[in-house]
Amino acid sequence: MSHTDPDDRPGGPADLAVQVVRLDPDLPLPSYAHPGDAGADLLTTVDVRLAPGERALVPTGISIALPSGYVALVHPRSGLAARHGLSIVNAPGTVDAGYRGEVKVLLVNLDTHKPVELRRGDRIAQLVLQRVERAHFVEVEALPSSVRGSGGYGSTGGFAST
Ligand SMILES: O=c1ccn([C@H]2C[C@H](O)[C@@H](COP(=O)(O)OP(=O)(O)OP(=O)(O)O)O2)c(=O)[nH]1
Ligand SMILES: [Mg+2]
Repeated sequence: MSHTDPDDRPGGPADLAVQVVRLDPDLPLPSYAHPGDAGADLLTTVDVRLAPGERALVPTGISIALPSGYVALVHPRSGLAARHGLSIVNAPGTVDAGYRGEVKVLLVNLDTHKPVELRRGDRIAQLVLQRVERAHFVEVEALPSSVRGSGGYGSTGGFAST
């Protein structure tokens, strides 16, 4: 496989160094499936069986220290969502830069009929790192006007037929 961007390789200059502790040393670190992927796959350290509609807080076996000014978002994997109805209740989950506990995933089985069976080591979610701004909230009496104004919740229309 050839990569056109030399920066786009694991551990390359495009990657941000993030300290990780493996709480479960028998499982590998999170990793990107391909160069250029935004999400690093997270694994479950335990076997999980979710009945239809059931949810579970699932350990990933890692804790991380993000640089300040970053957040890690826990996103669902689309393949598991499409094939099994597996999603994340609080998607995307927010891992704060100051959090030092174990990263966990609040999985939910949205299928109406079939249970979802996960085995230790399965890739259950993906971690997307982003820079974040923090607000300095400035209270005012009235907001500046805008073209959208307070229109929302379908104010521009819905499907073509509605
Ligand atoms: O999917 C998630 C969401 C959160 N967390 C951890 C990291 C995060 O920094 C912490 C708190 O998350 P959040 O702020 O979303 O939860 P909260 O209900 O507001 O809890 P807290 O009062 O501790 O902030 O829990 C995870 O490991 N996975
Ligand atoms: Mg919170």
